[in-house]
Amino acid sequence: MEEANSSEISVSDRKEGQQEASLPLPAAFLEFLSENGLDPAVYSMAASIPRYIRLKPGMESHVAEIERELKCCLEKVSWLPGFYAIPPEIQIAGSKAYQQGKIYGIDAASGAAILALDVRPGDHVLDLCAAPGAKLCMLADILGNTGSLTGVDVAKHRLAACRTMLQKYSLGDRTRLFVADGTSFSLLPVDSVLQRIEGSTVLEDNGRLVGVPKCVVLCPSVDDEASTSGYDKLSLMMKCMQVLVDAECTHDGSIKHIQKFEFWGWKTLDRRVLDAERIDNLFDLQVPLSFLLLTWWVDP
Ligand SMILES: C[S@@+](CC[C@H](N)C(=O)[O-])C[C@H]1O[C@@H](n2cnc3c(N)ncnc32)[C@H](O)[C@@H]1O
Repeated sequence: MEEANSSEISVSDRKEGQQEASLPLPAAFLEFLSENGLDPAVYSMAASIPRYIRLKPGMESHVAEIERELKCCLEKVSWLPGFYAIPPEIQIAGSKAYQQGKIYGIDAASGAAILALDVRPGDHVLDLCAAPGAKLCMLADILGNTGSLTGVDVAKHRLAACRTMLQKYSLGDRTRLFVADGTSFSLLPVDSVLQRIEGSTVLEDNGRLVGVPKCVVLCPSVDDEASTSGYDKLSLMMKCMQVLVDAECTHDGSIKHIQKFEFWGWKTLDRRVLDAERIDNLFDLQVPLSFLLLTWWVDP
């Protein structure tokens, strides 16, 4: 039988496919998939999509022990250091390996984003939209005791979860967290602040500031300084300044996210994913953040 071109499948055909897939996708969503040439059958592939964990650096010798505890094989992801695929049904939250901070759950796609940033020890990294913090933890691990890491999120309660996560993985001391709007965040990296302070200021090995008044560390950058010592200037990219922006996305193309509506209730999908006002709001959120980045890249 000839394979049907997915963009030619009608909504009613898709409803048949959907019955096969046993997922009651709402009509509006099926229509959206149809308009974009997407096959609804992908949403019934939960059983074949692995989940991923990242091993905290230094825990490599514990792989066999973690496999015994989780009762599954950890399949190394060859292109993503420290990442392992596990079967999707495996729950890690109750395991000692998770509770003791040896592993954490993080999508391979998130790991790929960090890999693409090409962060090196000594870099000054700004993570805008940082909570709940999986990428922030990975960044902190890569930086170790070098450079600096600053996490920013507009949601206080989410940033609190971020703090807890950093502490769990013993990374809390080395990361500054700010509840702030990323579109107007302008604080300098810690090193830049220190360069401005004469006298006996000391930066401890673990990156904590000693002898520096809070008002100095938290002071906003002024124009002159920002052009020579921010995270954000093109010239300083060569001096290893990195910025990650991870604003909320629409989720309309995410298989795993859409599958969660099996539990949340398919009726809420309209409101949570397809609602036009929500999409507009996301657009309004993403544009200023992207614009801010663009300004940073092009400003000499
Ligand atoms: C997709 S989540 C980020 C996931 C995170 N990077 C991680 O790896 O765990 C998006 C985050 O953006 C935050 N956010 C939304 N608008 C923001 C803004 N204007 N400034 C800073 N953070 C914002 C939200 O509170 C939310 O925590």
